Amino acid sequence: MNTRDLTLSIPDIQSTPDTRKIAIARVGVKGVRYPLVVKTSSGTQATVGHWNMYVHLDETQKGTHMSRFIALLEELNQQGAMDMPIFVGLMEKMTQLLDATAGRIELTFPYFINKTAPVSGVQSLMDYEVGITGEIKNGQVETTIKVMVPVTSLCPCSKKISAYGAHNQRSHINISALVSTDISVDELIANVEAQASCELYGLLKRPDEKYVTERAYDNPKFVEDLVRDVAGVLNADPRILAYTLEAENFESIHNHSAYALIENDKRA
Ligand SMILES: Nc1nc2c(ncn2[C@@H]2O[C@H](COP(=O)(O)OP(=O)(O)OP(=O)(O)O)[C@@H](O)[C@H]2O)c(=O)[nH]1
Repeated sequence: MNTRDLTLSIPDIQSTPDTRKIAIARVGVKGVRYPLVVKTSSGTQATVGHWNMYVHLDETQKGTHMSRFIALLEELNQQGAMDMPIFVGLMEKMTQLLDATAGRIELTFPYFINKTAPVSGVQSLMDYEVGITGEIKNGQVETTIKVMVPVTSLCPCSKKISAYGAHNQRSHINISALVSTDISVDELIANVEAQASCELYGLLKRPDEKYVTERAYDNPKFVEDLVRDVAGVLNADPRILAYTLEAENFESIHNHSAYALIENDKRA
């Protein structure tokens, strides 16, 4: 007996009508981890995707077809490396396969960039958290790219008032950018790092450690400076239609963070 014969002999409760006349905004699967290969500027990268996949459910239908979301991920996995056009295609396939007028996919994954230490030139990988969120309605897709970039920030006030030294810390810069076209994640991350007191590296030798310490000292930034300087770059990029930008400095002199947010919808 094949799979089709097997399922035909079992009642399909999901497909039965619902009489409550209440549509569901989003229904689907949440927190699915699935192997993922993404296209990068230099080739491909194997990672693990964390997926939330939802569709709108019409008021007349009792249940959605949960198994089909996972079938889509399996198909994607067989297809090879994913890029933005393939992600957009996945959104379209999802709404077709689930017979829905609208849907949403939230994907996040760890992403690694090969970095070169500033003085010694040693190579190492740095990990970032990257995400793509897609919204589809009546065949129109909107995509948002998300990155979390860890950097160093050094306090300008501390530098000014202290006879020596200045407090500095790791900061997280989060960007969620609605884009009109594909943007390289590597480019977005590099643009953020260029605005920090100093960028981070997986591996540093002593000459590199001296360099990053002095680089941060020569380039102090408040949390306000971080978001304003990154916002300047995002404002100037016509591929970015709207964004939310946050910086959180895990202060080394407090047991709390300094935080700042800028939102800009250029379409408004
Ligand atoms: N809709 C729905 N399905 C659920 C839920 N919880 C678990 N499931 C399971 O989802 C599976 C069925 O998915 P379907 O896609 O409808 O499976 P199917 O009917 O064999 O496949 P199709 O013929 O493609 O629709 C079953 O194992 C359900 O029990 C829920 O809350 N809602």
